[in-house]
Amino acid sequence: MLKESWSLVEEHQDKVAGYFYARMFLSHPDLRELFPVQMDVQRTRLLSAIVTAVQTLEDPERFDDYLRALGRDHRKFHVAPEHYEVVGGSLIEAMRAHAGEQWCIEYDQAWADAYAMIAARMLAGANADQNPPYWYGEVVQHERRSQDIAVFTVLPMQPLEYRAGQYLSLEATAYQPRLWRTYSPANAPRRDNTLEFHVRALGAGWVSSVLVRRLRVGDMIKMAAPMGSMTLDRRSTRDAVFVAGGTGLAPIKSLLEELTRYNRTRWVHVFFGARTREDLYDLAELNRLAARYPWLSVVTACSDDPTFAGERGDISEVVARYGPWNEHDFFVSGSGAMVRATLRKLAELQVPSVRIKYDSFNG
Ligand SMILES: NC(=O)C1=CN([C@@H]2O[C@H](COP(=O)(O)OP(=O)(O)OC[C@H]3O[C@@H](n4cnc5c(N)ncnc54)[C@H](O)[C@@H]3O)[C@@H](O)[C@H]2O)C=CC1
Repeated sequence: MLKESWSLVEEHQDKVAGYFYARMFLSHPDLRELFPVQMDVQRTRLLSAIVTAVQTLEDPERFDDYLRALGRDHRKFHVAPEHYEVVGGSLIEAMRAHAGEQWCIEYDQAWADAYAMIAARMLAGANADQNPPYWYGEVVQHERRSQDIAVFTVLPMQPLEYRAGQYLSLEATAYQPRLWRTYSPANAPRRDNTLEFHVRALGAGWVSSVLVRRLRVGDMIKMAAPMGSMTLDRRSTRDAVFVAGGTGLAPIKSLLEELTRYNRTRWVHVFFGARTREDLYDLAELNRLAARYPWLSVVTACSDDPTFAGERGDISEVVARYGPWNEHDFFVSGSGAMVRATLRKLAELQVPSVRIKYDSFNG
């Protein structure tokens, strides 16, 4: 029913989104302050996130951990319990207003029930959270590694606990308040609590562009609750393969750093792909690790650099040239397209999906 009813309005998504926000801000003007000044990118984001969640999380039980973490993460928006209801109500009204005569009362009920289940789990996660809604951190180092890529280090004002391989969202508070984007720390938790981030600027006006081009040492940023399940299972004795595309290397570096602290027995292969040589922004560091740890090997590839001396082609293809891989644990990180291509390739190679971990952001 959820899918059937959504198909009635899908074509007019933009209008539904417009109506949804107008409805929400009219009935609760105070909610406007929780959203970014510029609503253009935001406009379809919240709506499509909720719709995807409601439609794909058919079994919210199964997504309990994820939804709880999402609820914790939403504390950064200053979302209060009563806001959940307003959002759910506005969403259903917006759909009903654009669906035409085929909309029926059963659809209302199906959306209300599914949304209520998700909201309840998010709220439970938020309520159980003892941490602050977000952490302030000071930028203590900022280095441009290429035209578009920066590596910077942040010192949180209070300790921020996370696991290697997880991600969290950042707000460049002084430049773009209330705009949050997710990045993975590129280091395992450290004693001095600092976190390193790898960011590629996508285009003017984007958070990534501010983080690369404007952020300076001494700036304060905000960070929210860590999320994601691409973490190491210390009990696994299998050799591991890490596949990274571009700055998707960040969580892979973090996992590698964790392994350097205890691994003696597992062979670890890193496949690091980028478009051009210049985009292999962290190669020196990877090579340093490979020289120091005999269990580690690194293969690099460029997809758009015909004179590159290493492997050439998409990183998903390059992985397949090596192997066999059917006894390995896999960790895949990069753009949505790169992750999807790699998962397809691994399925062809008959790597069981339970041995593959990934968290893909759209990018
Ligand atoms: N910065 C971070 O903390 C993290 C970033 N990510 C994601 O990683 C991505 C990194 O982007 P960029 O640095 O711009 O890397 P990029 O898009 O330039 O990626 C280059 C690599 O990905 C491969 N690739 C790209 N499209 C592909 C496709 N359709 N099929 C197969 N392989 C493909 C290329 O062959 C190359 O090896 C972003 O989408 C980002 O959201 C993921 C996790 C953490």
